[in-house]
Amino acid sequence: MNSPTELADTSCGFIALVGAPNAGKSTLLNSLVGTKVSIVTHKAQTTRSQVRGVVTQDQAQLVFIDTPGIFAPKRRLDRAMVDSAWGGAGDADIVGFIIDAERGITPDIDAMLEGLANISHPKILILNKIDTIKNEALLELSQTLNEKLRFEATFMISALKGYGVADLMDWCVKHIPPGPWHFPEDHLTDLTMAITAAEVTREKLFLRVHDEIPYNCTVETESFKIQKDGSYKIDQVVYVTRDSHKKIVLGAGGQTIKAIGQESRKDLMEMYEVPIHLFLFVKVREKWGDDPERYREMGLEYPHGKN
Ligand SMILES: Nc1nc2c(ncn2[C@@H]2O[C@H](COP(=O)(O)OP(=O)(O)OP(=O)(O)O)[C@@H](O)[C@H]2O)c(=O)[nH]1
Repeated sequence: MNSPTELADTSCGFIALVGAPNAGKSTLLNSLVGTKVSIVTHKAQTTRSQVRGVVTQDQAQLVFIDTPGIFAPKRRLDRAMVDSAWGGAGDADIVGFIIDAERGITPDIDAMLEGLANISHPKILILNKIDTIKNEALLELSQTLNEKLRFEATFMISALKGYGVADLMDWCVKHIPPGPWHFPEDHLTDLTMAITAAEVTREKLFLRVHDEIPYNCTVETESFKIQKDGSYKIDQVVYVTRDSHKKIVLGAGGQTIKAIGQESRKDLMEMYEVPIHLFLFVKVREKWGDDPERYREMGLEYPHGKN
């Protein structure tokens, strides 16, 4: 028989956050981790690959996976994002299905419920944005969804305001399997600093330029150097697909790209607490959406086959 010291006293579990675009997955991940690890915008499909946020509490380590919103894929990039989201759900110990309670049940939610039914891991229902709807509507929504699929538990939260997030965390702590931790205790995310920095700039780009342009853009960190004085020198490229988009991203006299750079730099300085020297370049690469290398940079598998 094992002596008490031989028994694993730590636990570790992966919890995938899946749901429709804009349901609030990234906001929830950041709220759970207590810092910004995943970018958030009001535009759908902001998160492109899996982002992991790690919370270590007493003996338990929770690894939350923010997945791209699941939607009907049209372009190659969309397909890669959907594959990544379902991959995240299939690999997890617990799957958290997040619903924008204000939007309620839409046809895409029904399609996702069908997909979730094929996943055997425990599933929990997370009704988000409760700050926007009335209690009766919330209870009705919870009942309808629980009749459609078996969930181990239902949480009613506001990721933005932090309501209910601690209860969700406590439940997860109690339901993850025993086992060694995957990450050091002070680890918050598995994104490298270079990728995180590119994501922060992409967030600012999404917020600054409107309509379809952001979806045709990607940001890559070309070089990330820690200088002798402790500051970081970061060179990034914004790839766009057309010359006309380049003009918009640059703005008159380079004003737009300058503002994007200033906002990104400010966030990065707050995150890393060191001076940041950020240099942004805009390049036209017509077919970046068909270039396997760009997908690797985003942490996505390149889906072969036609667009
Ligand atoms: N009112 C309200 N808004 C929220 C809440 N949670 C998230 N939002 C907003 O909803 C929008 C989408 O949030 P995200 O966290 O980016 O959503 P997501 O599910 O990660 O989106 P994708 O990256 O498209 O998959 C943002 O404008 C958030 O501020 C909430 O609890 N209440």
